[in-house]
Amino acid sequence: MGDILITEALTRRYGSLVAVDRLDLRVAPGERRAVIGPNGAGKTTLLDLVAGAIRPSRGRIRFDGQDISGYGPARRARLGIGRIHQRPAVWPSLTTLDNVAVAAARRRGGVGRSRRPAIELLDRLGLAEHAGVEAARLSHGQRRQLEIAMALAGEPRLLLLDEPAAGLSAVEFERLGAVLRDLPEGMTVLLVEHRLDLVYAFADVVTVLRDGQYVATGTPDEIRVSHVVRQAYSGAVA
Ligand SMILES: Nc1ncnc2c1ncn2[C@@H]1O[C@H](COP(=O)(O)OP(=O)(O)OP(=O)(O)O)[C@@H](O)[C@H]1O
Repeated sequence: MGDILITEALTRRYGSLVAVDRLDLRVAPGERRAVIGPNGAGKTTLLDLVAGAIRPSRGRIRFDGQDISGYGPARRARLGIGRIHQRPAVWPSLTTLDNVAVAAARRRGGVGRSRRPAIELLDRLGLAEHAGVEAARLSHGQRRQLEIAMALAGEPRLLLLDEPAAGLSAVEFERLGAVLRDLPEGMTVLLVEHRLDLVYAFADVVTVLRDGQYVATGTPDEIRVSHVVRQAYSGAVA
């Protein structure tokens, strides 16, 4: 089977700053790929490019054999690209349950379906007891869990996770680990995360970026001991 996500010389500039610089990535279907690197490495910009939130300055993105470089975010979502943001994006005036139900309905193209899948998702994310609470009243960690539930309700083929562990309590962090472990096998995941314990436990393959540039790709064991990666983090220039 071909790679589900391919970036070719993917580049995004902000004025003279090159946030993502000629990046070639290939991600296999069902792969759990983490992208790590120091602050400003271009990780969020990469996810924004794949989700269609921003356009590349140069280069291409292929998803499941299609060149999606010119597609907007809604069209990419319909193709099966789901995401969670660095700052959780939920509808604050809807209840927790309605947030998930609406996300599921968007994917299926209609409301009025059974709410059971939404309730099951909330249960998995530890939010069942907050189902009737307005999302605005949830804690930061709970909103983050809710956004994950919303993304999963869309049954994405490619799930983009931007720092899902940021701001979670220890209990929420444990639960997140379990949720990630239990994701459907066929779901491809691109995880940006600073918590390297989570990255190494979760990822099949880890890619390291620095200053927008590709540094290395390898298994967690390879990356953990890599000299090049240590240099990238320490700020030393190879
Ligand atoms: N809208 C923007 N306008 C100008 N510069 C931007 C913009 N978005 C990102 N950048 C710059 O692009 C570079 C990459 O940013 P990005 O947020 O992708 O890094 P990151 O690896 O996700 O960092 P962090 O780990 O801190 O979240 C940074 O130097 C950042 O300041």
